[in-house]
Amino acid sequence: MKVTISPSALKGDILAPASKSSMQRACAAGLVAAKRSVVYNPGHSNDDIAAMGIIQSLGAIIEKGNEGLVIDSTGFSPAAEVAFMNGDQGGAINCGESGLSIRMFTPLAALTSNKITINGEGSLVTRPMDFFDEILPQIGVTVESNGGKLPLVIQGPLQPKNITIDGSLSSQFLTGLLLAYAVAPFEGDSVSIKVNNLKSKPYIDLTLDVMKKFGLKVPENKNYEEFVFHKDAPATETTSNYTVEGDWSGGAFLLVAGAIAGNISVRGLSMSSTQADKKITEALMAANAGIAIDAKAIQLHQTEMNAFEFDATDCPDLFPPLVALAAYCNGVTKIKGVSRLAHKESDRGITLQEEFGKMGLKVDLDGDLMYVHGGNGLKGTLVHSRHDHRIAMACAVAALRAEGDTTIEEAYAVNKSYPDFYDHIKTLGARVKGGIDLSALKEGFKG
Ligand SMILES: O=C(O)C1=C[C@@H](OP(=O)(O)O)[C@@H](O)[C@H](O)C1
Ligand SMILES: C=C(OP(=O)(O)O)C(=O)O
Repeated sequence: MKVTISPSALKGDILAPASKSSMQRACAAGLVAAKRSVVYNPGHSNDDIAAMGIIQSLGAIIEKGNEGLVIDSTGFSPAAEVAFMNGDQGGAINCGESGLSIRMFTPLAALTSNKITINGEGSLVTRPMDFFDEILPQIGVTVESNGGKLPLVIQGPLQPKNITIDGSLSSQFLTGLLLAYAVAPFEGDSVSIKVNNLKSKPYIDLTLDVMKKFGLKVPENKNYEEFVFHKDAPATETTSNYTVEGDWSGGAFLLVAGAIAGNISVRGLSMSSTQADKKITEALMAANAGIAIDAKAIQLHQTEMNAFEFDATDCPDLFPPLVALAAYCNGVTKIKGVSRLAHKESDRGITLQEEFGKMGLKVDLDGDLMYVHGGNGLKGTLVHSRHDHRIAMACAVAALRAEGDTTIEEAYAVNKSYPDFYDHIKTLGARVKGGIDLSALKEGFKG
C-alpha cells in the first residue's frame, strides 16, 4: 500500500495514540496478577493485538467493555499447567512483529510447566534472541532456538535464582524477567537480577510503574545495576484499574510535524510519564522550535530552527522523528546512540540515511554518532518504509514541508505502533492520498 503526502500546513488539535509500551505491559501485568483488571484507553496497534492474543493463549480471558478491556486471569498460576485457549495452535504463542512481546512474554510463558513454541513474523524472525539460550537454563527453563533466532521452544517452570545479565542489547529482556520474578515462588529471603550496562533505562521505570499499579511485588532498584526482590516486601497498590498512557513515541512524530509545518496542539502526553521518549521535548527546545507546554496540551508552531546535539542512547525510538526534525534545522545536528538501532525493525541508522538520502538529506554515520546536515530543504520523491513503522512516519512528517509530493511504499508499516497515524495527520490538514482502511483493523480484535 502506497501513501502520498503533499506539502501541507497543519492546524488544529489531536489526541496522541495509546502507548504500545504501556498497553503491552498492562497485558503482561494483567496476566500474571491473576485477578480481574480493567484496562482503560487500550491500544489497537498490531503489537497491542499480539500482546492480547498471547495472554489469551496463556489462559487469560479478555472482554471488551464499554470503556476498556477487562482482563480476567484468575486461572493463571505460576508453576501450574496452563490450559491453552487457542485451540489448534496447542502450546504455541505468536508474538507478531513485536520485540517487546517476545522478550517480555517468553519468561512469562516459562512460568508455566507447558512446553511452548514461541514464534513471530516479519522482522522479528531476524532479531536476536540468544539472550534466552544463555539465561533461561540458569533459571530452570529448557530452551531450543534456531541459532539464537525464532522459533523458540521452552519449558519451565521458571525458578528465580540470583543471576547476572547483559542489558546492553535491549532492556526488554529485563522487563520480562522482572515481571516473572515478581510472581514466581523463590527460595530464601531475597533473589536478585544483576544487570551490566543497561540501556533504555526509562523503559525499566515504565515496567516498574506498571508492576506497582497492578499490585505486583516491586523489586528494590539499586541504581539500575541490581534489582532485588524481597520476600517480605510490603504489598504495593492493589487497585484493579490501569489507564494506558498516551504515547510519547508516536506522539513525537506529531510534535515534530507541528514544529515543521504547523500550528497544532497535541493532547494526552503526560509530562509525569516515565516513558523514555518524553525526551523529545528537550530536543525540540534545543532546536529552538516553537513549543509551549501546559497542563492540558503541547502547542507547536513552525518557526526557524537551529541544529542541536542530542543523546538518544536511552530513547532509541526517537531517532526517526529526530532526523525529520533535524532536516529542517539550520546546520549540522549531532545525535548519539546509533549503535542502539541495528536490531530494530530495520537497521535504522542505515535506513534513515538511505531513505532520507532519496529526499536530498545528507546523513553521516560515524560509529555511535549520526550527523544530519539540515536546513537545505527536502525534495518529495519515492521512498520506502523498509517495513519499519517509524521510518514510514518519519518520511511522512518530513514530506509535509518538502518540495513536491512524497510517496511512501509499504506505508501500512505504521500499523505496528500507530494505525491511526495517517488519519491523525489528515485531521490536522495534511494532504494524504491512498492509505489504509482502518475499520477492518479496528474491528480485528474480538474480546
Ligand atoms: O520496552 C519497551 O517498550 C521498548 C523498549 C525499547 O527497546 P530496547 O530496550 O531494546 O532499546 C524500544 O526501542 C522499544 O520500541 C520498546
Ligand atoms: C523497536 C520497536 O519495538 P519492538 O522492539 O517492541 O518491536 C519500536 O517500536 O520501534
